[in-house]
Amino acid sequence: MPTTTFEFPERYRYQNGFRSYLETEAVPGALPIGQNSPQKPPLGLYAEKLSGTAFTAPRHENQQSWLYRVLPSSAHPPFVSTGDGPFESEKASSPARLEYIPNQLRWDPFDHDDTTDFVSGLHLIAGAGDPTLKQGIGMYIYAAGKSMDSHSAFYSSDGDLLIVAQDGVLDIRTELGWLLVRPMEICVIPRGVKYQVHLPSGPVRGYALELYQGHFALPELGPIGSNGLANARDFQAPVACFSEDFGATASAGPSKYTVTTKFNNSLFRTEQAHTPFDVVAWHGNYYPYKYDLGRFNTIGSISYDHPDPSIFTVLSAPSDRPGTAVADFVIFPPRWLVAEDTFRPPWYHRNNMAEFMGLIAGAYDAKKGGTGGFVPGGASLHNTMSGHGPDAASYEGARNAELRPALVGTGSCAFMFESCLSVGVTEWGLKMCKKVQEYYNEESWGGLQVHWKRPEGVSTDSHLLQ
Ligand SMILES: O=C(O)Cc1cc(O)ccc1O
Ligand SMILES: [Fe+2]
Repeated sequence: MPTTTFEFPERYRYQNGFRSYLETEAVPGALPIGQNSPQKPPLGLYAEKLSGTAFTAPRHENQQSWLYRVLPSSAHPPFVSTGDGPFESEKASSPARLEYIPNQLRWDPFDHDDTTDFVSGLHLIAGAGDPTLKQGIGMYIYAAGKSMDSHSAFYSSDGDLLIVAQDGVLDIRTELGWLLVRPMEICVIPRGVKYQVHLPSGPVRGYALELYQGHFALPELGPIGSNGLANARDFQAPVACFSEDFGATASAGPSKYTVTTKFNNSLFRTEQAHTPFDVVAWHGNYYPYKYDLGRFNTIGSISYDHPDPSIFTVLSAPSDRPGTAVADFVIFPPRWLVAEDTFRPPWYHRNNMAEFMGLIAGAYDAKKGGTGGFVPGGASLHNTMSGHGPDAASYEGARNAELRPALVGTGSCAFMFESCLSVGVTEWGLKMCKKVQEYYNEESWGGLQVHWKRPEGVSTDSHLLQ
């Protein structure tokens, strides 16, 4: 059976909306009308339900989609452990393999790698929790120089993957359609959705956050009102797009397609005769989506003081405690600073939450100095209660700056994965990547000046006299 791929010129058309109920047909009439699972679905397709939540999850949380495909996903031989997966030595579920340390960490830009594709180029750098308990997160760096094989597909059984493109373009074919993700764009591939990553512009590098529990949501807007930050209509979902290659029956024919899944941070593989990209139509609210960070409606202080960075939250994954995220995705895009009598960069602080940061482009206003500095493609981690803030050069600059309205961060964008969980670092993150900056603390804060001036008449031991 020759492979027939239906190339839809409109494959990069998108449907708009965050967690909206959407429907799309690559062939008119492929969706059943008025029901989900007719005795014989239209066009001889199989109906397959993809659940993103428990069947009985409350209506406002419930996420699922119905896929109408040539053959169901179940039609494949058993999975076999690959044993050689990039996660084998980096199991987030094995506490022994994550080192929990209070040290502030900063990494030089991670190396590009021409030999890997998106999956083999994914490195778990830090994490917390356990995917089998559906609790916690994994933080990744990816670097790839090759497109995934056109006869391969990958899905994560462990969680939803938020991908932050830093360098290079990802052209992602998912079961539900295509997403083109460029630097300054992000996408989310939900748990279970099969995909294949192509690199139309050459090597890529970026960051990713895997969410073992729940799903990303838009943050509450509270007194901001009904619009602002990331607006729901700017999230883009694919339109249906499929290939036709299925052997004579589900099992007959040579096994041409490889499907790999990450299950408990180990890789398992199966081979099947039919393409996994055979979904002709789908409807539901469980789907991959992309978002252009340039569309973020940034809000800040127009009077005084530096607000909490929660005002820059793009997406938030709630824990069971209200207002406490297992992961917030926060950005620091170009914006005007106008606050009067204010130290404008981030204050010095110690946070209950752990902060992993990356830089997509440009420079970050709290970090000017250091041998390597905080550079695009690099990262930092300030774990629970680890003190951090501007380096000495940034502090002196901002302390002495004339406070005119100022546009900061032109052409730049830093981001933060912020978690209520303390984060452990993998062996790859601490050693194998060889990017940890040895002198981060000293270079950032070693040169802080003492500005304290004891008022005249106050003796050094006056506190003892009171
Ligand atoms: O530490 C950081 O650089 C991130 C950050 C930025 C900010 O504006 C306020 C708090 C915060 O943690
Ligand atoms: Fe911070």
